[in-house]
Amino acid sequence: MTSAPPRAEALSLDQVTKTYERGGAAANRAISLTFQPGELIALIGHNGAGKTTLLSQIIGTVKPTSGDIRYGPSSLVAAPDLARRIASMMPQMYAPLTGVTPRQAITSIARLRGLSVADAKRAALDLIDALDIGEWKDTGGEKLSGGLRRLTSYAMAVVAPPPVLLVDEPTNDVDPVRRPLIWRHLRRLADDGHTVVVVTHNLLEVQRAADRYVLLQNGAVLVDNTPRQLAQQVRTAALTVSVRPGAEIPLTPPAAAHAVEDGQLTLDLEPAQIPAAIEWVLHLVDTGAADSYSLAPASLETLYEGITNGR
Ligand SMILES: Nc1ncnc2c1ncn2[C@@H]1O[C@H](COP(=O)(O)OP(=O)(O)OP(=O)(O)O)[C@@H](O)[C@H]1O
Repeated sequence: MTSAPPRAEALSLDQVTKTYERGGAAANRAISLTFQPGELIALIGHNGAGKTTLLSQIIGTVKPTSGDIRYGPSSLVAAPDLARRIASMMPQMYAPLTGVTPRQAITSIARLRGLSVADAKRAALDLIDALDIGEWKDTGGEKLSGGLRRLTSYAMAVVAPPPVLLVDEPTNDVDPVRRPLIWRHLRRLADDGHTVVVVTHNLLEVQRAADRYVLLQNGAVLVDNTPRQLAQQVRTAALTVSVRPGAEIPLTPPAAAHAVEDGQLTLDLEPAQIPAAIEWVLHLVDTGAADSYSLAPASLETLYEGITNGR
């Protein structure tokens, strides 16, 4: 099986709707999006928003109830075999690795995608290096940790990569050192001209690495924008203060929004309010009203709530 690799084309979704037979409400509602070769797109949304359903329809394991998915001029809904050739998907569940090592599993997939024995072995080792999992390359799959299984599943999805890569929560369970390795690798795939769609819940990673993000809510597209737009909304900071039980707060805080929870006072600050807030909190510490404080960028989860709850 050494046919020429399929050429890169735009992937367009036109009014894609999916209602599962026993599911009741639609899991995807009239989704229209176009993904271009070279784009790294983050697909985000709460649990049950319809992200996996969307990827499954692109790869052809779930058939849309209505609408079409095209790769260039060809309908993937009409030709699911084409979908399997042009796309690969890293599922949310671990790949079954019982009885095989990461190196064997990755090499076998590379062979199935048409590489020669030598090229498949090389491609597998290159990925093992890129993900820094060489220490476990010959360890039986059943002995691997969750994070290592996830990394191996990722490598299986992207070895000898077809034009479209659909990756469902690749950094879940993965340690903080290797998470950026995955994102760096995804970036390289996009820069090489692949269309890369990544489901993630980590907005910081989206901000750092993606070209574009699509936020799904209740199966529909709520936002389709650049991470720059996300960044504009997280310039605010959060000042968290541990207030002594029963202490009087001597001065009015410089920001209106605050909440007390278990002795913790939280102020959401605009950048211009930060100097006054620091002066205020130092006064609280000096007078013994507060034990400690921390200033940090506002949580992206808060932003996430803000985007989705306001609509
Ligand atoms: N095979 C199925 N049969 C019936 N309903 C399903 C099926 N798969 C998903 N659903 C429902 O479709 C909706 C969307 O699910 P989906 O898994 O696509 O969401 P998701 O955004 O990927 O969620 P998560 O972040 O939890 O993985 C949910 O209400 C889910 O319960």
